Amino acid sequence: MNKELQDSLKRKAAVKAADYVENGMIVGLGSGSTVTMLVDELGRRVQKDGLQFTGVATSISTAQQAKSLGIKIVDLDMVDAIDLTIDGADEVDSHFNGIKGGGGNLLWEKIVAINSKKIIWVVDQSKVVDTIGAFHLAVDVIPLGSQHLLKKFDDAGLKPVIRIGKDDHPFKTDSNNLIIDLHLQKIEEAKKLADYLIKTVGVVEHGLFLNMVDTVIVGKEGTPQVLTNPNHG
Ligand SMILES: O=C[C@H](O)[C@H](O)[C@H](O)COP(=O)(O)O
Repeated sequence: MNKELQDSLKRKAAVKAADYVENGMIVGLGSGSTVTMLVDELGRRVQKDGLQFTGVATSISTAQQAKSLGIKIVDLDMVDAIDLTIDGADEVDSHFNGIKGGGGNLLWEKIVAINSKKIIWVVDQSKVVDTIGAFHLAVDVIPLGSQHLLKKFDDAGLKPVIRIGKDDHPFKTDSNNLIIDLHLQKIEEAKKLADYLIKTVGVVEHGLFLNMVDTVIVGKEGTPQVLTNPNHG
């Protein structure tokens, strides 16, 4: 899929998702290019339609964008709970298991997600897959000992690579951590991998979001498709 088409499908999903935001809500705002389109749309609705909600951002860049558009942003610890979080994803399968972290924001995204009553993902159709793993799996790690962690993952056959930023230096997250990307191609036993990663000392969080999402809005030609997770009430 070319980038122009993909962006138009992302935008369709993002605009549809904006309909779920109601006056008075506390809304988790994810990160990434699709969420940037969502925040643009929400900013437009705040300014033109008088939509009123309070946002909790999952990255510094989302917070900056939202504030610049007149959206009120507060810290997660200033709210009791988040009514709805809308976020992007890199891949999602039919069991509603997904990979996030292509932009390196998975830690804040997961913290916001677990404090949300409802989670919606906005994706274009190319991200709906049979088996997750073709997209690299981001692992957020603390810098201390990261070379040892890299070797440990390599020995375990996880094909790890330290993520490099645009400045040709190791990419730093908003929490000043590093990202190790695992190039696995296919993840057949996602739960087992998630358990292994989270128990590994030095790992802060990983980009496997297993059965966390309630609704996936898929941008495709025509009307976006709304997929509802049957395992969530
Ligand atoms: O760290 C980044 C996030 O998990 C994004 O939500 C994810 O990578 C999807 O990003 P995009 O909408 O740019 O494809």
